[in-house]
Amino acid sequence: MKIFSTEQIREADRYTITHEPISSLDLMERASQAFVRCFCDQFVNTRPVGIFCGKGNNGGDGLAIARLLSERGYQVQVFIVEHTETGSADFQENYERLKNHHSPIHIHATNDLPALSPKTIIVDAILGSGLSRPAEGLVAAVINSINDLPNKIISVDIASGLFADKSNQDGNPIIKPSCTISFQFPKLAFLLPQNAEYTGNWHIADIGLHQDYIRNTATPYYFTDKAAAEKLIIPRKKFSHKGTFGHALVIAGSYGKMGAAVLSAKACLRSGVGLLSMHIPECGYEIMQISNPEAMVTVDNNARYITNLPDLSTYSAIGVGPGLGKEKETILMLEKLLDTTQSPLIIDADALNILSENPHLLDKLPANTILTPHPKEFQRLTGSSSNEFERLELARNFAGKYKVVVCLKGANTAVVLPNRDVHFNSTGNAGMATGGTGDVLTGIITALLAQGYTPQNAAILGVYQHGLAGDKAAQARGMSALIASDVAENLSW
Ligand SMILES: NC(=O)C1=CN([C@@H]2O[C@H](COP(=O)(O)OP(=O)(O)OC[C@H]3O[C@@H](n4cnc5c(N)ncnc54)[C@H](O)[C@@H]3O)[C@@H](O)[C@H]2O)[C@@H](O)CC1
Ligand SMILES: [K+]
Repeated sequence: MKIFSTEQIREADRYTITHEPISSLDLMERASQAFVRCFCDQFVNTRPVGIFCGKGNNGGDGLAIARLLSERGYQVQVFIVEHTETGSADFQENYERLKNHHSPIHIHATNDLPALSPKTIIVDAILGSGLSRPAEGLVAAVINSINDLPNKIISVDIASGLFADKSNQDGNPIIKPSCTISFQFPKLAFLLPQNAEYTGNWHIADIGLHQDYIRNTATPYYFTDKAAAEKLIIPRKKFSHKGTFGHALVIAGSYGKMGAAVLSAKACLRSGVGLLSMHIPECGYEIMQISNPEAMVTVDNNARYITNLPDLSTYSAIGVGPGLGKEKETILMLEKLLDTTQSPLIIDADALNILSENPHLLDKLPANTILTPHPKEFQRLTGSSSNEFERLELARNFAGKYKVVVCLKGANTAVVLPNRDVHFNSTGNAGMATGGTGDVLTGIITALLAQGYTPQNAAILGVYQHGLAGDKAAQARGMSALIASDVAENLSW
């Protein structure tokens, strides 16, 4: 699914109005109907609803929603936040339509705010994507008062006060909804963890914006939902043999960190690879053979950490990093790997830390190499950033400069491609913030590379399936009980 900027969404509205054609007012009605369908799926009509409207089109939606919910038997109260003299044309029209059945309360100061029963569901339609400056004055006061209430809040399109495409400053007044019902597309802001409390669970309501505009308009931002991920899967053909699915090599482990290698191996084997060889230090030989009998093992000369490479000529993909440590000889091994490999490559964990401590190695990264840093590893690679929009830009510049794929791990992991496009992931949960899940991801992506997936698709699909397995594991055990082995065990293709 594409993610558009506020300006592009405005353009999509205009295009739909002209080419469907449909009046702006009818489009607002359709959007409000879509919101109401989603709302009614979640809340029965015995709950009172308080709708706070601004005077732009977001407020216009709020007025239409008030009318539609009333028609469905909800007890609705409407509050109009008087932040400006005149409302937008569609606001005014919906005000006229509502006025015969309702007497909205006009809020000129916080004193005008009524007491609401805690059962009342608040619908936030004060400001939408037309936000042009941080909320201040009356709007800020109303937002802060609403946030102080214990009531459930549902935002229309986007939380009032939240910028869709850029970072808010600390202390900006922004509604904290438990849920956002957003029109047609997710907003970029929803995908960045810094905005979690200003987004809540979000749902997309399809309002039928014109498909030609959606198809033909370029954006660097995408959301990998189920449909997008499933399209990437290459079906296994009936007459295949293990040679069809490649031979992966994972270089991992050191004394005390063999678990990382074990987890990568398990995930790689569970992701469809034909053959897997693990290159590990001697101390891990029995651990690996016993824990993953399906894997072959090549043992390094060194007992405790990896110092050299096996013959690389037979492998269709290579993963390096989990549990590797940063010994001097290990650094030389990584340099040799970068100098000689002809196979698609994924670099993780300690191998990333080696890169940040030896930046001359960055210029040796083969094109399309996949890097999977978590935020701290990424910061060590590129330096710090003051917010997540800035960090995303750093990742885009890094991926573009070195022609690599960067998987910036976290909630909604961002897969940044060499052309600077970003694919945000839709799966995964907070239970996965536990040691070893990154090693599992490395195993999955190595397996996909070995099977011939392009690095872009291997990264996007690998990240998706990793999150999906984590979601299945969390469903079975709950998030707190989840460990990395559960993610590997819950992979299913
Ligand atoms: N035809 C359309 O354009 C559609 C628009 N829709 C709704 O329209 C919304 C966008 O509407 P608008 O563009 O009218 O914008 P908003 O309703 O977000 O904002 C209204 C006005 O508030 C002013 N404003 C901006 N920042 C402010 C601040 N910090 N404090 C006080 N006032 C501020 C702006 O001048 C703007 O004109 C969307 O979020 C969505 O809810 C939907 O009805 C779908 C169709
Ligand atoms: K809103």
